[in-house]
Amino acid sequence: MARRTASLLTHWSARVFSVEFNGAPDYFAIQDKHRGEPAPQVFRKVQSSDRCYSLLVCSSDRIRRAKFYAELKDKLLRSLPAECELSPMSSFLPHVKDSLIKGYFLKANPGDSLPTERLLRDLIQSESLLVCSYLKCENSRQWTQRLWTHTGSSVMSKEYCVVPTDAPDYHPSTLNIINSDVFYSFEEAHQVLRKCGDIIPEATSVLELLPSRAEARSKPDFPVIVIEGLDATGKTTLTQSLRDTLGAVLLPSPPQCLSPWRARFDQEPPLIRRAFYALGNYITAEQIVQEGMKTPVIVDRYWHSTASYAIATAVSGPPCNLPAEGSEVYRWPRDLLQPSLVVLLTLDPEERKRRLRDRGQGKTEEEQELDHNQLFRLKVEEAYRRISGPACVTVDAGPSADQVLQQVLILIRDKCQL
Ligand SMILES: Nc1ncnc2c1ncn2[C@@H]1O[C@H](COP(=O)(O)OP(=O)(O)O)[C@@H](O)[C@H]1O
Ligand SMILES: Nc1ccn([C@H]2C[C@H](O)[C@@H](COP(=O)(O)OP(=O)(O)O)O2)c(=O)n1
Repeated sequence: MARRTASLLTHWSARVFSVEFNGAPDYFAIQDKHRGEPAPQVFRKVQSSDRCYSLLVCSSDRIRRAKFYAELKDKLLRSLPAECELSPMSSFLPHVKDSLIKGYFLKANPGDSLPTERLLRDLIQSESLLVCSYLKCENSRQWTQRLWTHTGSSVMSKEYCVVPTDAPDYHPSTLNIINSDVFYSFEEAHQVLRKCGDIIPEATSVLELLPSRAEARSKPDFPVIVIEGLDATGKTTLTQSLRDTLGAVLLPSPPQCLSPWRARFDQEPPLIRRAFYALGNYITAEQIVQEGMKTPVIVDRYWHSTASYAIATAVSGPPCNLPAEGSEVYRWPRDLLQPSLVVLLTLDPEERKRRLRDRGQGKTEEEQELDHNQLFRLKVEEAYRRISGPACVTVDAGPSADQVLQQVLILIRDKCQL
């Protein structure tokens, strides 16, 4: 049995389970005996004749786990009877970092339970998957949880009662951010790409482009100014004007040399995709040191973008689910060159949409989601504001391009003595 599955089962009754319907989570726990508690909310919403199942992805290899979790949804949507309902689910130990295990909760009509169970028996052959079924007890409103064995043909003798439990102090999706979504050193991100070289050949090409050591040997003599903000807030316009006005060098991020691989890594699950972007910053840092010995350097996106987009994607629901201000999640990587100033451009959402429309370019899926998903946009902006070491200085990008430029030039003169 895989190491992670074994450790999950050791702590089985200490675990909390969370099922999300329309972004709102409902929490339940399991216990040996029925003590008269009502059924958790999630089960009160289903018909007593319906069959419910949970599928938790628990391989001990995090690359395989990330890939399998991403593939599982497609597989389920393709193969399940159309009436089956699929909701995101997770299980975690409250307050225990890295204890989050993700999966799906299925609800099937009684008529669909045969094909559903046939599919689950096939899937359970993968040692990465833990399957439970939920049944309503006869003559009571109580539901029980049964864990399937790996053969899928029988169930483990132990049967648990499911009971409601309080929402945890910290949203469960925050438990696994460190080193799964955000990487705080070159080595951590590098390790992910090294390990996926056999399944993603492009990872090897990316590794060849990386600097041999992360720690910048020297600090640039000239100021380094990073411009951050959501798409269409005016970063390109401002960074080009700053370059021309200050006689600076402009560096895009991710760096140009990663362009051939970007679309490939954008298709990958967050673990791999975010490691790719994290490593891009170390290439940019090396370029900053080289150029910053000769002239001021302007950088279009850098660490704030990497961390904020990753955190906002990892944390489901509204911005209040984000890790609290001051959390270690918002710290700067210890080995990444720090800029002299980070400016965050903010824009009224309607004006931002207008600029996006006027520009009329194709957008990445993530940027389209920003458009449709206001919560995601709010989370990205809030995460930007919470990152420290250096923190960003917010500038309203609503006025004319020249006014924004003048305001940022004043900031640069104040903070960087330029
Ligand atoms: N201050 C501004 N006022 C009005 N329009 C602007 C301003 N800055 C940029 N724009 C326009 O908004 C659009 C998005 O700007 P851009 O610099 O490409 O943003 P980003 O690089 O952040 O995606 C472009 O069409 C640009 O000409
Ligand atoms: N240093 C960087 C730069 C971009 N990213 C990621 C964050 C988002 O997923 C995308 C946004 O980049 P995109 O090219 O769409 O942004 P612009 O159009 O340049 O505003 O890239 C990053 O993680 N780290």
